[in-house]
Amino acid sequence: MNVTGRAPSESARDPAIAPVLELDRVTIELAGRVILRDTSFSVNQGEFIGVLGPNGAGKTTLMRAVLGLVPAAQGTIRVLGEPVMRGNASIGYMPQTRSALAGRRIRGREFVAMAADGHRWGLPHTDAATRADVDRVLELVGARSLAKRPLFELSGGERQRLLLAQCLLGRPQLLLLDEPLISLDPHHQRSVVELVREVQRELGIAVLFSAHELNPLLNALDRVLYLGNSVAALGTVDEVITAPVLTRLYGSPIDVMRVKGRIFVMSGDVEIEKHDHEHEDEHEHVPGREAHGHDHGHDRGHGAHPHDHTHDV
Ligand SMILES: Nc1ncnc2c1ncn2[C@@H]1O[C@H](COP(=O)(O)OP(=O)(O)OP(=O)(O)O)[C@@H](O)[C@H]1O
Repeated sequence: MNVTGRAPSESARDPAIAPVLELDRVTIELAGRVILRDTSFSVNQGEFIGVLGPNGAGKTTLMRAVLGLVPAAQGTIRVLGEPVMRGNASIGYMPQTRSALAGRRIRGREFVAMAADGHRWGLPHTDAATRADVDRVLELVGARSLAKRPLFELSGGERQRLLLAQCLLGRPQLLLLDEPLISLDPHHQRSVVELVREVQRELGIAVLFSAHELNPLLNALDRVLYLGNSVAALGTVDEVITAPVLTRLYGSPIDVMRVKGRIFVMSGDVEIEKHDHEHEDEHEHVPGREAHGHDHGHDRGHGAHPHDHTHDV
């Protein structure tokens, strides 16, 4: 297991074999608070990493740091061997999504194309290469049949497909998916996880997929990155989801129970992952109300392209 403070392996800087993501003794602070302290780990190309941790542990902040939007106070973050920079085309980003999208009349294809550069710069027509890329990503996520339909007609799971399509534009090597399962019922959660896993394997890319619950990800993930208490633990489920590791990350006694292939993280009698999740779901599935959900002020209204994220700081 790779945990805070340990240096990552001395990997070659050749981008073809460099880890897709490498944190080397990184400390991240926001408003004087340490979110991550002296943390080192690396993620290999082609890995599916489930990013977990209590509310406020820093899952979003870590993604924003990898995007170059939050500077590391100390240490170095590298993507494919290069220090982070804004607008890195090798990263696809899906911000925490809220169903503000649910009321939009824009059609699926235009919505995906919006995240491509031509649209972003207000150009009237996308070029042939961009149109081909939009077709490619729609095909990849099985959304060709959604292309002509307005977003308001689509289910949450279908909109999630289009969001995934957006972040596959430009052939990124690393996807940062920030809580794609929020607002979805268990059936749609499963299909989103399966879709991401399929696409990730087909393209051989790495994925950081944050979630409040481990169980929906269990069959898909290669390793877990668990954040808490300014500390990170990266390893297999068996290495990380243990009472000692999680007690350290939560800063209070934690038990781990395994029942029929599911894992429950408990603080006394309370299942804490579920508990964390509750506030997220309070408005779910109520048309027109989703936009009021917990959203940290991320801008959900536009594409999820790496060049196109806005976040109130
Ligand atoms: N711009 C900011 N300025 C100051 N503090 C911030 C800012 N953005 C986030 N924070 C704080 O940093 C901490 C980490 O937030 P972050 O959103 O990264 O956590 P998270 O693990 O993604 O949480 P959640 O599971 O609730 O989405 C939280 O305590 C949050 O309140």
